[in-house]
Amino acid sequence: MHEQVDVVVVGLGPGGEYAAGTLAEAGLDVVGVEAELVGGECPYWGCVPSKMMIRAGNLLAEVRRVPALAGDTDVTPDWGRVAGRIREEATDDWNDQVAADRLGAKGGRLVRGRGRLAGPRRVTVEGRTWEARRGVVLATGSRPRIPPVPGLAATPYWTNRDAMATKDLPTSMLVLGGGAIGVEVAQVFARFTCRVTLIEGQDRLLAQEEPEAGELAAQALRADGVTVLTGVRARQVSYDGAEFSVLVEGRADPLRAERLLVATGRHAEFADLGVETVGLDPAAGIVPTDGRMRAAEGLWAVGDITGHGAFTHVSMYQAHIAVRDILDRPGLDADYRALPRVTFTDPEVAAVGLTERQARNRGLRVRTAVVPNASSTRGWIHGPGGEGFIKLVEDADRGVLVGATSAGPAGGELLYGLIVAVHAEVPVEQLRNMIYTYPTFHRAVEQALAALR
Ligand SMILES: Cc1cc2nc3c(=O)[nH]c(=O)nc-3n(C[C@H](O)[C@H](O)[C@H](O)COP(=O)(O)OP(=O)(O)OC[C@H]3O[C@@H](n4cnc5c(N)ncnc54)[C@H](O)[C@@H]3O)c2cc1C
Ligand SMILES: NC(=O)c1ccc[n+]([C@@H]2O[C@H](COP(=O)([O-])OP(=O)(O)OC[C@H]3O[C@@H](n4cnc5c(N)ncnc54)[C@H](O)[C@@H]3O)[C@@H](O)[C@H]2O)c1
Repeated sequence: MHEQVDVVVVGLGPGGEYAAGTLAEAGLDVVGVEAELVGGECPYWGCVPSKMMIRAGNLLAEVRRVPALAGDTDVTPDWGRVAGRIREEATDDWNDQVAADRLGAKGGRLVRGRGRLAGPRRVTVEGRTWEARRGVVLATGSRPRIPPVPGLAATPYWTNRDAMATKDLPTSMLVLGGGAIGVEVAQVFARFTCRVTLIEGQDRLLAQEEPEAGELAAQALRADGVTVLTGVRARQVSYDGAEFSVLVEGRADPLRAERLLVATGRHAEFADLGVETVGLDPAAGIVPTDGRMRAAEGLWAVGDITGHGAFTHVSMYQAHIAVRDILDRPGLDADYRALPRVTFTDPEVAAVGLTERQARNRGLRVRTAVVPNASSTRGWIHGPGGEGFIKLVEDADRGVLVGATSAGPAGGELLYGLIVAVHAEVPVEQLRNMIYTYPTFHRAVEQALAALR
């Protein structure tokens, strides 16, 4: 006999946990299936512990700026405080009881194990089968993509999970990949005195963002003592029990370090998810969805698995839309034109919408402007640590911004106004006629609007 419920949610990361809890609160009979920890990657091995590290690293960097502006300091970095806070305040030592209880309190039922689709509206977990009257929400997230570099698989390389959980800061570390994870972790570890070398295959860091953003991130990392190698790919990896050796293109001598962090992207895992049983292609790499997050009859998908950006805010946004659709409530379709993202380096690199290149590739008549933070009074006053810029991308025919980058000490917070501008298609003429508070970092936006060419 199969057990009947209203909804089965497979995977309880940020999107799945939100969907399961909200649907249960709405009175539906909900089963949430989770193979590891309720909450997923973000609270235990992703956003939250990494941002705790970054907060600590930024404090050290600010203290190191004191002599230039305010006096003398004497600080001894202690990784133990960071590791302790991650254990006690962030992850509860990687125990999800609080999150499990939270789902229970909302009326949802937690089933621990690996879920598999077994046809429309049907999920099996280790021999038990549930029939979902309304349907299934697939929210199984992503895992690290490990590149096929010869020798790598046989070594005890680190992924984000090891880096987030380490109690001991290595004395030296190689980082493979200069995307969000690579640059954030490289900077923090370097600020805690680890000797870091970062190896990026493309010709710049944060390659999906504006070239100016990659350049700024590289300058910031180098200022923190990180050796940044771009346009370089690893050819061979080995480990001798104490040290990793990585042979890279264009260098005869291998790079050596105590640890190797692999941060070369993430991908969804389809090996045993049963998506073919509902007519989806497991080789597609993502689950395609419509504007209401529907993927097939009686199936919704949310989060990293949909390929719309591996961010917690995307997963929760999509989960909100899927929940509304499941509950038959009206609302707008998913809209990714103003997709925001922030890489939490210091300076923060924040962006929304299209880059200049993406806008040009779409055939738009583009006007752009780049204004350094230091050209605003606040940026100049800030001094050390105030590096950054505002870049705007305008669709000149429509007179609206289609993309923007805000890089600087509060780049992620400053992005908010630019998200509104791109999302609501506020005419550039209107933006030029707003009053910009003096002296704030966001006054550089006013200058950039005036400089659009
Ligand atoms: C180091 C790091 C830092 C990050 N920092 C940020 C940040 O600052 N801001 C941001 O927005 N994003 C950040 N991210 C990305 C963010 O963590 C992810 O985008 C987000 O967690 C994805 O949510 P999700 O709902 O798709 O699922 P996930 O969080 O990936 O969770 C999926 C869950 O499904 C479970 N699961 C998988 N398969 C099955 C199955 N068959 N049956 C049952 N359960 C299953 C998994 O165990 C997991 O718990 C970061 C990621 C990393 C790695
Ligand atoms: N602040 C945030 O929001 C945040 C922080 C961390 C992670 N994330 C999310 O997690 C995802 C995964 O992060 P990530 O940094 O692993 O991936 P990423 O896709 O952002 O970057 C991976 C980088 O590795 C490089 N690379 C790939 N193979 C390589 C090789 N063999 N040698 C050298 N370089 C190689 C790629 O060129 C790319 O620049 C991100 O895309 C992001 O969506 C978000």
